Parts: sequence; structure tokens; C-alpha cells
Amino acid sequence: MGRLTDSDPDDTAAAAPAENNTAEALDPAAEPHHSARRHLALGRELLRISVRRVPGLTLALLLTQTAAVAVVAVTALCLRAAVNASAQGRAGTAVAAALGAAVAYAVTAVTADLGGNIKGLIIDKVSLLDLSASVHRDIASLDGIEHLESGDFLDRTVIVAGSTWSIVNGFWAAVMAVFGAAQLAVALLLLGTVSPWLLALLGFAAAPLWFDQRGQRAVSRAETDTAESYRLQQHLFDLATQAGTGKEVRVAGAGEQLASRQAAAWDHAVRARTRAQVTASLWTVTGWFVFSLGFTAGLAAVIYRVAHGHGSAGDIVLAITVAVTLLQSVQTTVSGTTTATAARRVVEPYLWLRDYIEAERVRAEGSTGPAPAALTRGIALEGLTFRYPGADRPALDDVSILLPAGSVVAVVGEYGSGKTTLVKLLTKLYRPESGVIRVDGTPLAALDTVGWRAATSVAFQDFGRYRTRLAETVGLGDVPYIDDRARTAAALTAADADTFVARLPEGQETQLGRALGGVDLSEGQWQKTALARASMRPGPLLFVLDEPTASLDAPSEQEIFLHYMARARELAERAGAVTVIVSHRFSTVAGADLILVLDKGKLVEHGPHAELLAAGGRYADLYGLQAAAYAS
Ligand SMILES: Nc1ncnc2c1ncn2[C@@H]1O[C@H](COP(=O)(O)OP(=O)(O)OP(=O)(O)O)[C@@H](O)[C@H]1O
Repeated sequence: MGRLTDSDPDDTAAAAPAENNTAEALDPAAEPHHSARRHLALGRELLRISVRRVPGLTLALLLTQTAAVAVVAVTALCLRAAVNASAQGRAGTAVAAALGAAVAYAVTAVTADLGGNIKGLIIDKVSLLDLSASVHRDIASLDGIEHLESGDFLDRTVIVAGSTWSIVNGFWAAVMAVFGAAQLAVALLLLGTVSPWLLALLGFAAAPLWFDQRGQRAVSRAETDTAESYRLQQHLFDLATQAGTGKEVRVAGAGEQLASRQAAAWDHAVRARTRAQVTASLWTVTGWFVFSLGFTAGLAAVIYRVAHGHGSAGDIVLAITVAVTLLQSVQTTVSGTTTATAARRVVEPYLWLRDYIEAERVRAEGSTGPAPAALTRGIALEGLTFRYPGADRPALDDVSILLPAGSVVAVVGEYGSGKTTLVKLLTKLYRPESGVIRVDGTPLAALDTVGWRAATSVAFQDFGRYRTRLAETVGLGDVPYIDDRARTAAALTAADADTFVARLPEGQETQLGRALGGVDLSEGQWQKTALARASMRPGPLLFVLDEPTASLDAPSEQEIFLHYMARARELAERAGAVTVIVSHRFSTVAGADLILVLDKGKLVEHGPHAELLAAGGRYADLYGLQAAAYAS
């Protein structure tokens, strides 16, 4: 992502999403297990970021940890010397050695506390100021929206966005584990000076590590396996508790049903996760049991040897001191490794997201062509086919047609026939699976996405409800002019919103959204704000209205259509702009130059209204049905 650029090219290639939107490309099982090399590279990046962001703290942490390793040896050697010197009656040496041990103990206590605090500070700063910000920025900068409609992407985003702290924590835990291992090595070396047999404790020290990792893998697996249930219960909870859906749920009396389904999904997720936690705890206990057995046997061996004249009393003290340190070192190494391993739950999706974003960037690299200043030929669809991830049939199937420059094109068809999908492809929110869109002969894919979008205005069917001040809600349609009140006022007029704006307490400056201390709008009023937003750009080459009046009453609908037809003609005159109007209501689109009739993704008829009526085909049937329904 953004500033983290050291990706492993092999891994990137392996993880890059497939070129098309196939189900396989989004199969969670297909997620790569990133190589150790990749994890190391990420570690180096995090170290670099820490050094850059908090150099003093990073240095202090590394120094305290190095000191912690050194004091293990100093403490044990001083204590052995003190005991042996006292036994031999060398009081001066004994006192000096005891003092050395005391100082070393004090340093141990200070470094333990200080290390933890410094680590916490570094993690907070790096995760909040760098990682979180770069994750949000990179996700927001993706061109299309397929990632926003992909469960796989969303799952990973949810995991990563809330847990960048774990990534940095995991890295520093790994560093602590390395220092713990160094401490362990020093401790074993000292034990070796008492008896080489004590080196066997290394094997026993590895047991807790190994068993702990097994447990962590079980926990990790359970979380992945239950991610869907977890998402489902969250969705059901939202359905019942959010104002929009909550109304329906209450009127329908579906609350109980939703609550029991939510409980079942929650129960399934929690049960599986708890089972895995219990298994992990059992593995941990087993590991420590094995270590304790080895430790007790080793200590018994030292005491036996000293009792039989091999070694001094100081050796026993050294063995006990070091063995205690050994326990601490193992604990540091185990907990560091466990935390670092647990962080893989976030690191793996994080690397997956980086690969995804990188692949998207590479794919967008060819899109650099400028949008034309005006259209002369129009927008040609050639064999356009598109299938949503996981869908068994295409949403658009081999659609070929020219949307002539300067024309008003209506797209009609029944629910789910592919109308909105066509809009998404025209606005580069999705890439076609096959076929091509040409803008005056240039493939749309070759045009710079930002440039093309700047030449486009769209009012989407599922429009956004931005709870800002009304003027900003509208002004967001053309960000450079967000504070241009004359322009936002004109856009509101175009959307037939003047009457309701006049009734708002502070007109254009009214804050929207009751939760933010503002006012709530009706569906129709929200739709008018979306229409106004789409009217902000003065001269788009492509102007799209997707069901622009679905929430409006008949007089508003009529008013708005008349206005936008006039605007379409004006835009056509000025720059050969194409206006696309998606509508269920056939009567409203009769004035279009070209009508496209979609049926299950196929373009089944096209032509002007009169021609299609005369042909007596699908359009004529549907038109007749609607006319009869409105007449009755
Ligand atoms: N994000 C999505 N993921 C998967 N399938 C989708 C998605 N959006 C739409 N579809 C499916 O693609 C097909 C075409 O949908 P589209 O929204 O383009 O139809 P439409 O003609 O605009 O419908 P409506 O009139 O209801 O708005 C439908 O079968 C729909 O279920």
C-alpha cells in the first residue's frame, strides 16, 4: 500500500486477482500463504517506518532489550562468584560480586518495565499515523467498485482496518522473541558451563513454543471458518436495529425471526471459536508440562553432581538463577512468537489487500489517455459481456450498439435486466468480461479513469445520502466548486428542489441528518439532492440518469424529465454529449432518440419509440401493458 512498497514480486504475481471477475478470483481458499521472505520484507518496512517516525523510542527499545540479554549473564556469574567467594572466605570479592548482582537485578527490573512501555508507544504511533492512514487512503483510491461488492475484499478490509495495531504489534513481538531467544542462548551457555547435560533443556524449552503454535493455528482456522456466520449475524443485527430496515421489520413482525437467526449465527461462530480456544489452551498446558518435567530433571542432576563433588555451591545457585531466567526467556520467546503468529490473522489479509491494490494499479497503468473534449461519433458498445463474481449468468450478454454523439438514449427493461450494470460499465466502475466500449473510437479502458469520470455526471439509482450541509451534499458532485453557492443553487433548481430548499431552516446551509443535529429529508427529497449533485458539472460528455425519479411524485417527475431533456439537448449541442436515461416508466422515455430494450442482459430491441411500437415486439408489449395499467 501507499508508502509500503517493498513487495515480493513472486508473491504479488501469485496473489494478483485474475483479470476477469470469476468466482475463483475471489475464492477465500485461493488466498496465498505468503512466504517467510514476504513477512521478513514487511518486518523491514515496519522497522524503517518506526525509525523514521519515532527514532528515539526505537533506539531506546533496542538498547533496553540488548541490556536485558546482557544482564542475564552478569546476574548469574556475579551470584556464582559471590557464593563461591563467601565459601572460600574472600569477603571483599563476595561483596563486590553481590553488588554486581544487585545492580544487574535493578537493570533487569527497569528494562522489563521500560521495554513494555516504549513498545506500546511505538506501536500506537506507527499503526495510527502510518498504517491505518495508508490502508484507508489506498482502499479509497481504487478506481472501480467491484472490491466494495466483493465479500472477500470486505472481509479482509474489516479485519485489517480495525487491527493495523496488531500488524505493528506482531512485528515488535517478533523482535522481542528474537531478544528472548538470545537470552535463552545465553542462559543455556551458562548452564553448559555447569554441565553439558543441561543443554538438553533446550529441547524441553522448545516444547511450549511448538505446542502454542499448534493452538494458535486452530484458533486462526476457526476464525476463518466462522467469518461468514459472524458477518451474517452482524448483518441481521443491523437489519433489526437500523432505522431504515427497522421500520419494515417491526411492521412485518419479523423481529423475533431475525433475532433467532442472528442468535443462531452468533452461536455457531462463538461455539467454533470457543472450541478452538479450549483446544489451544490444552496445547499450551501440554507444552509447559513437558518443559517443567525437563527443568526439574535438569536441576536434580546438578544437585546430584554437586553432592558427589562435581562443582561448587555457586554452581547450584547459578543453575537455579539461570533456570529461572530460562523460564522467563522461554516465556518471552513463546509469547513474542505467539503474538507474532497471531498477527498473521491480520498480516495475511493485509498482504492480500496490498497485492490486490498493487494489481489494480498495474492494471490501471495503461489507462492514461485523456478524455476527448467533445464527442463526434459517440460511444460504441462492442460485444459487451459482464458477469458479477460468482454469478452463473452474465448481467450483460454480448451487447453491441452505438450510442451516437449528441443523442438521448433510454435504457428500458424489466427488473434485473442489466440496465444499471450497463451504467456501471460506462462509468468504469467495472471492467467488461469481454467486449469493449469505445469513446469516439478509443477504448474506454485506455482512458484515464479520473479524466473520464470528470467528463461524466451520474445520478445513481441507489444514490448516496450525505449527511453534510445541503450545499455540500450537492457540491460534492463537482468538488472544485463545492463552495460555489451560485452553482449549487442552479443544480438544486435543475433538480426541481427549490420548493423544499425554501422550507429548510437555513436553506442551502441546512445541516442534513437528525443524528448530526440537522434535519431529515424524505426519500423524494434525498433523490432530488442526488439529482442536483449530478447536475453540478456544467458540460459532461456522458450524462446518466439511472431511475432518476423513482422516489418522486408525478408532477415532479414530469418537471424533471422536461428539464433534463432540455439539458440533454443543450449538452448535445455544446459537446456532442450522450445522455443515458434508465427508466422503468416507458412513457417518460418516449422522447429519446434511441431506446435500448434489455432482457436478461441481452439487447433484444433498439430504435426510436415510434419504430419500436410499429415493430410490435417486446417494447410494444411492455409499453402497451404499462399504458393500460396507468389508464385503468
Ligand atoms: N453487485 C452485484 N453482485 C452480483 N449480482 C448482481 C449485482 N448487481 C446486480 N446483480 C445482478 O445482475 C443482474 C442485472 O442487475 P442490474 O442491477 O443491472 O439490473 P437492472 O436492470 O438495473 O435492475 P433494476 O431495474 O432492478 O434496477 C441481476 O440479475 C442482478 O441480480
